[in-house]
Amino acid sequence: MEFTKMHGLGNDFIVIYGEQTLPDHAEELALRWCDRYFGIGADGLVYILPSERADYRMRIINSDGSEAEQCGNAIRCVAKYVYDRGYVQGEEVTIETLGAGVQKVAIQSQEGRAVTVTVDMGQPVLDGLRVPTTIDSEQVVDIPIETDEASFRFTAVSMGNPHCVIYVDDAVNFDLNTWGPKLEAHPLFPKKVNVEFATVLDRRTVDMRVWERGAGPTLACGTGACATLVSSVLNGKTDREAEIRLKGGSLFIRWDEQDNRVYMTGPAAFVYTGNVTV
Ligand SMILES: N[C@@H](CCC[C@H](N)C(=O)O)C(=O)O
Repeated sequence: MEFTKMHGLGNDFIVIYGEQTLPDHAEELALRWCDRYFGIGADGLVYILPSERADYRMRIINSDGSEAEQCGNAIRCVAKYVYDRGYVQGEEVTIETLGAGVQKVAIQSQEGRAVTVTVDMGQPVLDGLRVPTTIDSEQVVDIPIETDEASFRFTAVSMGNPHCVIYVDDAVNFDLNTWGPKLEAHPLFPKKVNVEFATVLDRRTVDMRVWERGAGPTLACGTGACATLVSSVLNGKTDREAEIRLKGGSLFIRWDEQDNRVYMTGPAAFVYTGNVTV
């Protein structure tokens, strides 16, 4: 089976193109191939599939074998894949996702290669039960969350997948490995949650580190950056447009006041193509 290794700001994926549907044993393939010692190594396994509603359909399986509804970094990789290989005409691509419907993607290119990609990530979901959390409220903003050893305050946002944003003094040096797993599996989140730790530097710049549901600490999370911007606006900490600085680099996020949609701009890159046994 041919695969292509790609990444968005170091959030890395094994990309498969040419299949008609997601294989039944995709969970087992993700566990095996994403393993960094016994496999290829990646945060997730991404299938680019045919779609009846869009140019392509994306399915993403986390490195622990669970399927995610959406992935911001992977959608930029998918757009670059189909654009650079000439599988779409023009600089606009539509990609169907499991959790966020059909998303429109605009490509900024040089010499026929996508350099940056802007994705219309849709409208954030703020209703507590729909994120989902166990809290029945129109918004879940700055709410206490307790673990055995510590308490934090969080804001819940779904970008098609669930996020919990927590403000800390120093996100860059935050102890992700201790608190990430406890919060990911906290009983407030029936489908588990992606956890973002953020420090606001000024109204247009935020440092953020992420513990991803099903993948652990990753170098970047596109949906997490979008959720962080939305949360920062709801908490009165930033303007509606900001640079979200992740370990692997920056994403530029805008939450449009008119259409209530979130727009994400950032790069995507090829690493190599190889063959793997199925
Ligand atoms: N890295 C992603 C999100 C991938 C899915 C996530 N781990 C989940 O389970 O929801 C991104 O860039 O958005």
